[in-house]
Amino acid sequence: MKNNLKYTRNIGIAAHIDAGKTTTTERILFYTGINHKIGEVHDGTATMDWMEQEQERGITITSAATKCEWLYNNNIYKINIIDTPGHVDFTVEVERSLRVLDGMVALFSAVDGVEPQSETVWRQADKYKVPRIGFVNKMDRQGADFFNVCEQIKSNLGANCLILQIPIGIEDNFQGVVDIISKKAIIWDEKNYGTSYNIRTIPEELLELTNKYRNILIETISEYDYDIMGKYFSNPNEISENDIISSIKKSTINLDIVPIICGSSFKNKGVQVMLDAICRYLPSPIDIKETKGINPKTEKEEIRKHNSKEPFSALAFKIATDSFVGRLAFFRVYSGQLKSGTYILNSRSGNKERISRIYQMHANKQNPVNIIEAGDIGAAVGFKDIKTGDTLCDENYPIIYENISFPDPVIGLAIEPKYKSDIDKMSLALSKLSEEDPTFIVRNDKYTGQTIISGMGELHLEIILDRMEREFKVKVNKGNPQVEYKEALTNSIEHREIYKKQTGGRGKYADILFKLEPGKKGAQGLEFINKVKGGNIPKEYIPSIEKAFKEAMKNGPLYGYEINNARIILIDGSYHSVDSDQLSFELASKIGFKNAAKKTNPIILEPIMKLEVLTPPENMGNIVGDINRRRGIIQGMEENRSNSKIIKALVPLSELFGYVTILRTLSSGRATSTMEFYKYKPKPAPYNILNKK
Ligand SMILES: Nc1nc2c(ncn2[C@@H]2O[C@H](COP(=O)(O)OP(=O)(O)OP(=O)(O)O)[C@@H](O)[C@H]2O)c(=O)[nH]1
Repeated sequence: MKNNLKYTRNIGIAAHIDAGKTTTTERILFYTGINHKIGEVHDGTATMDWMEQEQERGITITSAATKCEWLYNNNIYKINIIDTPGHVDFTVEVERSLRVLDGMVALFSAVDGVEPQSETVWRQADKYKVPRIGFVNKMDRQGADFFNVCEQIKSNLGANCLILQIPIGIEDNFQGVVDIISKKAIIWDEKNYGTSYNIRTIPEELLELTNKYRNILIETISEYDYDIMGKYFSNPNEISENDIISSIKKSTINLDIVPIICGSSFKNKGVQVMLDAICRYLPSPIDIKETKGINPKTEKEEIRKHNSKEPFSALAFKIATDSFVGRLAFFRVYSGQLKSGTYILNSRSGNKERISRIYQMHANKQNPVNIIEAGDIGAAVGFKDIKTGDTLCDENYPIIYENISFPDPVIGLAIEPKYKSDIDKMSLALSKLSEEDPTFIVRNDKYTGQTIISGMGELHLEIILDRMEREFKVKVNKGNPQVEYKEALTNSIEHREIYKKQTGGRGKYADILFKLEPGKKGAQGLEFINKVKGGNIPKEYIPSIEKAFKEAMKNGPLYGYEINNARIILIDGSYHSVDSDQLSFELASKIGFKNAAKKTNPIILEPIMKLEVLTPPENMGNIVGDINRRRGIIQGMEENRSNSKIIKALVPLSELFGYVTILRTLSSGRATSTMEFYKYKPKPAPYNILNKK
């Protein structure tokens, strides 16, 4: 399979929950001939929502990858699509996908506009510099308003929107769009699932509006394109359709503008034009020419050009357990090619791994292929040790790409198997599930000895327990949800730890002097600085010392919660030529850390959530009062177009368990809420004494 990378697109579809991502993806699969019939979310027949839980709940939980082909401008484009979940509890799926994608379609509901999670995915796309186009969906629904959503995208997301279409008709009467560039009307046939559409002249009543927006369009793109600007001032008629299209593509890739189109996926209108827009405006892997990484041997920056002739390099962005093929690692190839049966290097572990089989993915089905090349997304089996975020590469040309950063889990649950005999089955299930999902963590509580599972929210953990029962056949008893606190150091301390043990023969000896202090503001984990001089601690023991400190940080001095950040300067030490070994230094570091941390005036940090409540005005007083009682801080109150109030607040997670039910009572079922993790903050007195020890 030879790739023409110019005609490849790796894109994601992301949005707030229920904006219509899965519905849109199903249309894409239908129009591109992958599926011969349309699967619907509400019937539980959507191809991309293949998990049982997804079909039952009508939501996307895991991101699914698929590939399709689209004929645009006489060329066949190969489009790899990742459909991602909208619910905040599964935000990890969006994060890892955006890390490897070249472009994104941001979907908005024409009725609800910019919603909290649309904002979150937008910021994630900003972080990874992913060019995007906007698709305003649900134009057929009552209350749909395309231009209002465009305004919100501008004001709430700060995007430079470039409106490319004008809707023809609205709500029940939505028929199609005016294409502002070609100045033609596109009207979809109601029959045959909208497979055909007609190109017509612009309806008389939309001519003026079309001209207005065409002028805005040319003015906007000329700001970023001197050729267009030159023509705009000398002879605007000279600006061709192709000039406009290639100028929009350039500015989209440079993140200067975001082209916006609209449609109704459910009513089969607009999706083909969206596919055209993906081919037209979103980048191919070679439009973004190269990726930077670090050579682990030289520790110098290197680049890999995005073509098949360069040494192989790829990033594993998702690990999944498949009941038929076993552990499946999804990866994006940045350079070179990978043949099945060959060896690659995992630059994190330093291990060579044989790739036994490679697949192209279509939801949960795998199509075996022999080779996969630069620019492509695939999955492979055969890995012995692989983690999300690992770089895979040619062993002669090692490279490490930037890892994917994941948020810390904020909510925990104590569990135990219902039947004692299921202990082994439970730990196997937990280890497989946590391997798949970097935001799902399993630990043992220091005081109670219980197994605590933690994740991003109540729904996240509920789905995990459901999967344990269905896929791994383990039933568990669970406790109440609990907050995953963190601990923080507030003072610095210099500490000497001497670890000495004298048994009959060879003893143990290690002596370390270090300074322990709080990490820099906003930092995560350990910053370790080695200032030991003259070999007072042999060089080969230093990595073990650092590793032991990192390990010790998982167990804070107050209640055994993880310490959020710390800085350790290893100042000095001594060793004994016979008794000292790696283990002695590891133990000295662990014990030393524990003893020192106690003296740094540690405090408890608690997760604070961003809460957004949408309520009829008459319930607002009650809801705000209740938020205040929950130690919440109101950030703002707005009104939306249907006169509902939007209350934004920051509230500690510990005060929000079961909030959906409370809100239902406060508003007689009329208010809705969304929440997502904001940040960890010190837990104030008197709440900072936990009933644990
Ligand atoms: N009227 C109308 N309904 C739509 C449209 N697109 C999607 N829907 C409906 O909106 C609901 C949500 O659609 P989904 O496709 O599941 O939304 P999603 O964004 O994938 O949702 P999550 O995966 O859970 O984040 C379903 O009932 C769809 O049938 C549309 O264009 N018009």
